[in-house]
Amino acid sequence: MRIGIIGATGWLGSALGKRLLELGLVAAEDLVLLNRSGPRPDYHGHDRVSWAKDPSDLARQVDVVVLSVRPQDWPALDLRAEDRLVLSFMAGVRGEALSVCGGRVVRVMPNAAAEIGQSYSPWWSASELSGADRATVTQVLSAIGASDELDSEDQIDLMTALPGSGAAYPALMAVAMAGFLRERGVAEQIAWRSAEAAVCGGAQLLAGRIAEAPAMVAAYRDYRGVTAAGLEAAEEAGFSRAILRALEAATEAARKLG
Ligand SMILES: NC(=O)C1=CN([C@@H]2O[C@H](COP(=O)(O)OP(=O)(O)OC[C@H]3O[C@@H](n4cnc5c(N)ncnc54)[C@H](O)[C@@H]3O)[C@@H](O)[C@H]2O)C=CC1
Ligand SMILES: O=C(O)[C@@H]1CCC=N1
Repeated sequence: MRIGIIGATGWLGSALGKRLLELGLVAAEDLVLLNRSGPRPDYHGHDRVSWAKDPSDLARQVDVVVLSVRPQDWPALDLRAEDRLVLSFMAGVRGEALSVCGGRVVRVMPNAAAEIGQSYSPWWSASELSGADRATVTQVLSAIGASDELDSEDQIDLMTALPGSGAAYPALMAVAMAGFLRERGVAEQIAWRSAEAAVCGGAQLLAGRIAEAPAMVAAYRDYRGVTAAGLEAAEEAGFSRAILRALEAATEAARKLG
């Protein structure tokens, strides 16, 4: 299978290219790239990848086109990809708009954990796909983590808010937590290590059993210790409401892009 990435040196395009090569899901000779700044002598340690002249030149050379440019760059992108499977990572750009490229279009919503192979990348097919196409989508996305097919395009806007936001909200929480300790005289490094223990260590404790999160919250509440006091104050201050509001605003922003 030959794969092409448009936006190959951007945040997500680069992560996908790196992981495809690292895992051997594509040989360097079968990877065709396009960016705005032009060919590079080295792409994640490989010099035998190909660089296309333009989007349609890329599409001509591959079976699967991954579109990883910003939504605002889509209108000027002249992509003709008849008979190709086209995976768009773009937030907001609808399947109907994408279909002008002539390919079999799939909208995918990965996240920044792609670079460590931990993206969850739900996708929705805007075109009729064969079983082989579906297997190809799953195989390509396996380079950056796990994936699931969605029932409707509307859900892509929800997925753009979550999980598309990736590390954004955990990072926001870490900043607030470390700030709390720093402002109270705790050394910088200790403050960050403490935030990491809560955000990353806590997340690892829940990994693979996230549906047990309500039980975890209940366990701390029922303990009736200091964390219970903290949880109560957080809810009084609107913690869960703030998260819901953030996800609503992000979903709305994704809808408005379309
Ligand atoms: N960064 C993230 O966490 C997520 C991003 N996305 C979506 O993925 C897409 C890519 O996002 P990022 O990688 O973050 O953006 P980015 O800005 O890091 O990368 C986009 C790349 O596309 C290149 N580009 C723009 N126009 C081009 C053209 N005509 N030909 C070739 N290259 C071109 C840019 O130079 C840039 O390097 C966006 O549409 C975004 O909505 C989706 C989920 C998460
Ligand atoms: O913030 C953004 O627009 C990109 C798309 C979804 C997540 N990150």
